[in-house]
Amino acid sequence: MINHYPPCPEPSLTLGLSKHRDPTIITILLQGQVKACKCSKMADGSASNRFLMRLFNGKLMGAEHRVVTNSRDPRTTISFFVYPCDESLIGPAKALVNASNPAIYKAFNFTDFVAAFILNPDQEALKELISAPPTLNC
Ligand SMILES: O=C(O)CCC(=O)C(=O)O
Ligand SMILES: [Fe+2]
Repeated sequence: MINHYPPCPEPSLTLGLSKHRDPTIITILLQGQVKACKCSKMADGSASNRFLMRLFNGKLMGAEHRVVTNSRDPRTTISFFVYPCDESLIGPAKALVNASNPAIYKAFNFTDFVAAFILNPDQEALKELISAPPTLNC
């Protein structure tokens, strides 16, 4: 994805991008000389947060970040988003699950994740994915 942020006359009133977590496994950001992508402390759960939380069985979450503007320099960035393939099973990594650290999330495939959390958030599907008891066989 390519983002372009023109200079902004009132940076205190406008964000380039509001705070979010990327729904990816990894994001590689090419941002040149104008650094404006700011990470904040971990906060509430969002869809993308839940995605990484599942992979890491609650031990790691995606960094929340936002993009600030400035009044002088235009900024263009390129984000490379790394996603799993559609049929990937998204659930706690086997290496992180054992008798004292049981899986705390149910596994589901990436297509279901995209449908429930991103494309067309369906409250029932969301509830099922979020609150289902762990059933992953590792
Ligand atoms: O443009 C940036 O600095 C960050 C972009 C970003 O966070 C995103 O595309 O998810
Ligand atoms: Fe982002």
